[in-house]
Amino acid sequence: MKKLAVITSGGDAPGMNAALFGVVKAAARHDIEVFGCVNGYIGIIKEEFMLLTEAELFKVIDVGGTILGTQRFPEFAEKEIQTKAVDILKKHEIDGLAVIGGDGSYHGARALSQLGFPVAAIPGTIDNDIALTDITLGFHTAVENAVDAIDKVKTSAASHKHIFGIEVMGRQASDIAIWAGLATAADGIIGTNNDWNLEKVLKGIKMSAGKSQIYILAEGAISADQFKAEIESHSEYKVHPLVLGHIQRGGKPSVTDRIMGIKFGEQSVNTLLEGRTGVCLAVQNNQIVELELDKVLHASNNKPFLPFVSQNI
Ligand SMILES: Nc1ncnc2c1ncn2[C@@H]1O[C@H](COP(=O)(O)OP(=O)(O)O)[C@@H](O)[C@H]1O
Ligand SMILES: O=P(O)(O)OC[C@H]1O[C@](O)(COP(=O)(O)O)[C@@H](O)[C@@H]1O
Repeated sequence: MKKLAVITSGGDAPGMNAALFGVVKAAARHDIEVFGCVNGYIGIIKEEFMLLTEAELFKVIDVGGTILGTQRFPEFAEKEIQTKAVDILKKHEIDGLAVIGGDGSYHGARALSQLGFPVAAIPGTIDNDIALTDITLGFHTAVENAVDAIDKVKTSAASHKHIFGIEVMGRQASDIAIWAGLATAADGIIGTNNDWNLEKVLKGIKMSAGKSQIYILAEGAISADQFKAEIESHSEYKVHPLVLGHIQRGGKPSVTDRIMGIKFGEQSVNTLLEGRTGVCLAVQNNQIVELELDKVLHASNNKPFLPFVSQNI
C-alpha cells in the first residue's frame, strides 16, 4: 500500500482534524502517502487532492472544523457518480479511502466498498446518531459548546424572569438536547415529538411562580419558533426563542474528541493495511471496535444514556 485518500464529509465535527492527523501519523509509519480530497466526496469527482503531511496536521489537532472542507453532495447517491469516483481513485493509484462523516457519508462509503474499493469509515458527526457506537466524534465538544451557551443565557434569563425555548442541533436525534438539558438542569427537555406536551409546559411555567424558565428543544422535535408560537397562542406568557445553531459545531475540540479523533484516524489506517474493507470504527465499552458498515446502516440507533440516567427522563 503506497497511497491512501481521506475525506471529511457531512457536517463538520470538532475532532475531524485530529482524526486526519491520526491517519497521516499512522500512514507515515508505513511510508504511505495520504491525499485529502477537498470538500468530501465531491473532491474525488473534481480530482481535488492535497498531499497531507504529519507536520501540517500536527498544527491543527486543536482546531475545530476540518481543514479539508466539507460540502453536501447529494449526487453521490447515484451509482454512476460512485463508479466514476472509484475510477478516479484508481487512476490516481490510491489504494484505500478513509471516510470521516455521519450516516449519509457511511452510505457513500458502503457504496464504494461494494464497488470493490477498500474503505474504512470513522463516525464523525456532532449528532451522535450513528448506530452501534456509544459516541461519535464531535458530539462531546458540541454538548460542551451548547452547555456553555445555555449557562450564559441562564444568568440573563434569571435576571429578567424570562422564559426561553433553546433549540439545539441533532437532526432527528435528541442526544445533544438531553445531555445539555441535564447538565444545565433545564426546566424541560423536549427531545422527541412525544415529549411535547403543551399542558405540562404551561403547568410548569405557572408553578415556577414567575421565575425564569429554560426549555431545551431538540431541532427534530420542535423548533424554537414553534415552541414560542404554541405557548404564546395558548397563554399570556412571552417566550424568547433561541436557535443555538452552528456555535455548537465550532471552536476547539474537547480533549475527548482530540484523543478519539487521533485514535480513530490511526486505526482506520491499520484496518485498511490489514485488508479489511466495508467497515466502520465504533466505540463500545471504551474500546475502538470495527463493524460492518452494512450492519451499522441496518441497525437502529438505541444508545445507552448517560450513566445514572434512565431513559425515562
Ligand atoms: N444514500 C447515499 N448514498 C451515497 N452517498 C450519500 C448518501 N447520502 C449521503 N451521501 C453522501 O454523504 C454526504 C454527507 O451526508 P450527510 O447526510 O449530509 O451528512 P452525514 O454524513 O454527516 O450524515 C452527502 O453530501 C453525500 O455526498
Ligand atoms: O450546517 P447545515 O448544512 O445547515 O446542517 C445542519 C445540520 O448539520 C448537523 O449539525 C450535523 O449533521 P450531520 O453530521 O448529519 O451532517 C445537524 O445537527 C444539523 O441539523
